[in-house]
Amino acid sequence: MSSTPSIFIDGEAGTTGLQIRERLEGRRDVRVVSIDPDKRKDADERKRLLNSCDVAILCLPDEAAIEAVSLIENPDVKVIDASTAHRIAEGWVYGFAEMAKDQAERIADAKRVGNPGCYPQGLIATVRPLVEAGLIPATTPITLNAVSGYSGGGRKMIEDYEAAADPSPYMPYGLSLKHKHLPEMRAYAHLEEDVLFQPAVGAYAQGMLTFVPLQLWSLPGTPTAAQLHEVLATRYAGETFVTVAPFAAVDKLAELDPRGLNGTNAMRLHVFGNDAKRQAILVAVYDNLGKGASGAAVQNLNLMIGRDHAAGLAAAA
Ligand SMILES: NC(=O)C1=CN([C@@H]2O[C@H](COP(=O)(O)OP(=O)(O)OC[C@H]3O[C@@H](n4cnc5c(N)ncnc54)[C@H](OP(=O)(O)O)[C@@H]3O)[C@@H](O)[C@H]2O)C=CC1
Ligand SMILES: CC(=O)N[C@@H](CCC(=O)OP(=O)(O)O)C(=O)O
Repeated sequence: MSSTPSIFIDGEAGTTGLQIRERLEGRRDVRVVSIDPDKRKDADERKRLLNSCDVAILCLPDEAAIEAVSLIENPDVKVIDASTAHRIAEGWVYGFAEMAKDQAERIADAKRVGNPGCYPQGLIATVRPLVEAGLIPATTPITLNAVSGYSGGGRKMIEDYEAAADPSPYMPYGLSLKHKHLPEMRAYAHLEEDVLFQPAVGAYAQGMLTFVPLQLWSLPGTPTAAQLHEVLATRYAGETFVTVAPFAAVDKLAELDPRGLNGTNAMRLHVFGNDAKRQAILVAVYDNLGKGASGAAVQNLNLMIGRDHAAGLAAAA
């Protein structure tokens, strides 16, 4: 790899691609190679660029991402795929650097990285450490409720929302309970069964909240909310991007605005609970286009080209 690696963003004109481009602007340690806009869906031109860059970042629908990978013949090209296509695929490393203590190293050594889905990161960040610590058995039925800004649906959804005179302020979806993020949630949160996942789109552009409610009385040993918090705070101590808010017994919190970390690569976790009722809620706040997509892709790129993982990324609002 050259000292100034060349980066080709296939799908650069889309929502995720544009945001990656923005984050790389002004960086002198990488060179972004762009496709002629008239040829952005021309397979021959894409193949040429995919095989001549150091790192290809795929910001495409799943089928186009699978096609892009099949066009790559140069064994030296590294790939980050922002689509759902390769997140649990053999030979691919999951691009959530804080997921495990050695994950950043695994990403740095990988040729193929599956960038995580936006929703799964909140679930994995909160549940996985608790499963690993033995506070949540892998067999626990887990529910995830979440809200995303409409940019999560890509160019088409952005256009639809921005054209609508009076869009629904809160639009639940995924009601057939087979969202495409279920496999990666189950695999990387170490759960034995699929999460019951109920997402919603809000009538705002960007930002995300995820909620995992827990009936603590149903868990072995009945852990307290404070114990869950302690595990998460210890697990993420020292991390640049994933932080854990102090444990607070509050009824509502202004910080729980889904847009609160927009423009950053940060994710903030909260634990709320009621000891008398033996219940808790795990919450994650982050930017669906930041840590949820483009920020994570740039963090992974940094690792794969041997830079500091935080280069060009904002840690907090
Ligand atoms: N938005 C988000 O919050 C997140 C998105 N992702 C994933 O990232 C990927 C990109 O999503 P997003 O940026 O939102 O989507 P967009 O629809 O905004 O962008 C996709 C881009 O890919 C282009 N494209 C489609 N087919 C081809 C092709 N065959 N060859 C070249 N270019 C093509 C599209 O062009 P055109 O519009 O003309 O069809 C568009 O510019 C998806 O897999 C998505 O699931 C991941 C995490 C979060
Ligand atoms: C609001 C909205 O529609 N969000 C998208 C997920 C966005 C995302 O994370 O995308 P990928 O997993 O495809 O990469 C959805 O629910 O399908």
